[in-house]
Amino acid sequence: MIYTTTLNPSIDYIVKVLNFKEGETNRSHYEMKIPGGKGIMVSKLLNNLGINSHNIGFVGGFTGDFIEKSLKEIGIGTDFTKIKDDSRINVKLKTKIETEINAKGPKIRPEEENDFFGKIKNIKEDDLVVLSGSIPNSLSNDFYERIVVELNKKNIQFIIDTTGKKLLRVLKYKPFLIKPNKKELEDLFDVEVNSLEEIIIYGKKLLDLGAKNVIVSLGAQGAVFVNKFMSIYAPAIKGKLVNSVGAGDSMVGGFIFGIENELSVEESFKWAVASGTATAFSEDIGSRKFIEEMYSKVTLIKK
Ligand SMILES: Nc1ncnc2c1ncn2[C@@H]1O[C@H](COP(=O)(O)OP(=O)(O)OP(=O)(O)O)[C@@H](O)[C@H]1O
Ligand SMILES: O=P(O)(O)OC[C@@]1(O)O[C@H](CO)[C@@H](O)[C@@H]1O
Repeated sequence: MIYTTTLNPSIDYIVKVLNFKEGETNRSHYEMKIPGGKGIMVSKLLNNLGINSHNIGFVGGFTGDFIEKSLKEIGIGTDFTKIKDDSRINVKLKTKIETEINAKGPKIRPEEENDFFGKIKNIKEDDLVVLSGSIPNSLSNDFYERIVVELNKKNIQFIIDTTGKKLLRVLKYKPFLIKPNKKELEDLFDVEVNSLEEIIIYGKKLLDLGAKNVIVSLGAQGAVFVNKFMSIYAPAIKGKLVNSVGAGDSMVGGFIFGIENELSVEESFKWAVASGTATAFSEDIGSRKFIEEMYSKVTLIKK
C-alpha cells in the first residue's frame, strides 16, 4: 500500500480575477474549491493514473469534512486523524500572476498526535510512505523526523517533499526520493544557483547527505534528476501555464507510478515530468490522457 501523509491539508480556494486592483472590491471571474495539501495532491495524481493510495494526516471541522468527502467521492481511501480545530483554507489568487496565501493550520492536541502515531505504527514493511508539505504550527519541527524514526524501525521506504531543516534532518534516514524546487534547493544551502551544472552539484550534495534519488523541479525551465549513477536534464515542454499548484506533487506521483510499474528510474523520471507538466497545463491535477500526451513529448538529456 502507498500511504500519502498530509499533516496540514487544506481547502484550496482558487479564485481568478481578471483586472485585479489592490485595495478595491474585485469581482471574481471564476472560483473553485478543491481538497488540497501536498500529500493529497500526490494521491489525486496517482488516482488519475489508476494507482491506489491511502491518505493519512489530520483533518477537522467543516473544512476537514469537505476534504474527506471530496476524496471519498473520487475513490481515494482516507484514514485521517480527526481533530477538534478546523483544517485550513489556502487562497490561490490568479490575476496576471499567481499569488498564494497558505494558512498556518490548526492546533493539534497531544491525544490527536497519539492517534496519528498509532496509524504510523500499523504501516507494514513493504508499504511506501509519502510525507509532503508543511507542518501545522502547533506540532514540533522534528515531527517528520519522529515519523521517519518509526518507519525506519521496519525499514519502510519513504519519500519526503518538504523544506529547510524539516528536510535536512531526515536525509540521514535515506529517503527514496526528495523533490526540492530551485528556490528550496537554494535555501537549503544558502546559495544562488545559476546553471544546470550548479543544480547538479547541489543535487549531488543531497545524495551525499543520504537521499537516494533527487528531482529538482525548475518550473518553466524543466527538471533535473540525480542519483549516484546518473544526472539527467529534462527540458520543459512548451505549453500554456494554467495552474502551477500541485505541479511538483504531480511529479512525485508520476515518479511513484513508474516505480510501482517496475520501470527504470529514467522512465519513472519521464512520467514525473509528464505528470508535473500535465498538471501545470490543467485547472486541477492532470488527467491520465493528458499525462500520456505529455509523456510522448518528454526528452531526457544525460549530463
Ligand atoms: N510553465 C511551465 N511550463 C512547462 N512545464 C512546467 C511549467 N510549470 C511547471 N512545469 C513542469 O512541472 C514541474 C513541477 O513544477 P514546479 O517546479 O513549478 O514545481 P513546484 O515548485 O514544486 O510546484 P508546487 O509547489 O506548486 O507543486 C516542472 O519541473 C516542469 O516539468
Ligand atoms: O503550506 P504547504 O503545506 O507547504 O503547501 C500547501 C499547498 O500549497 O500545497 C499544495 C500544492 O503543492 C496545495 O494543494 C496546498 O495549498
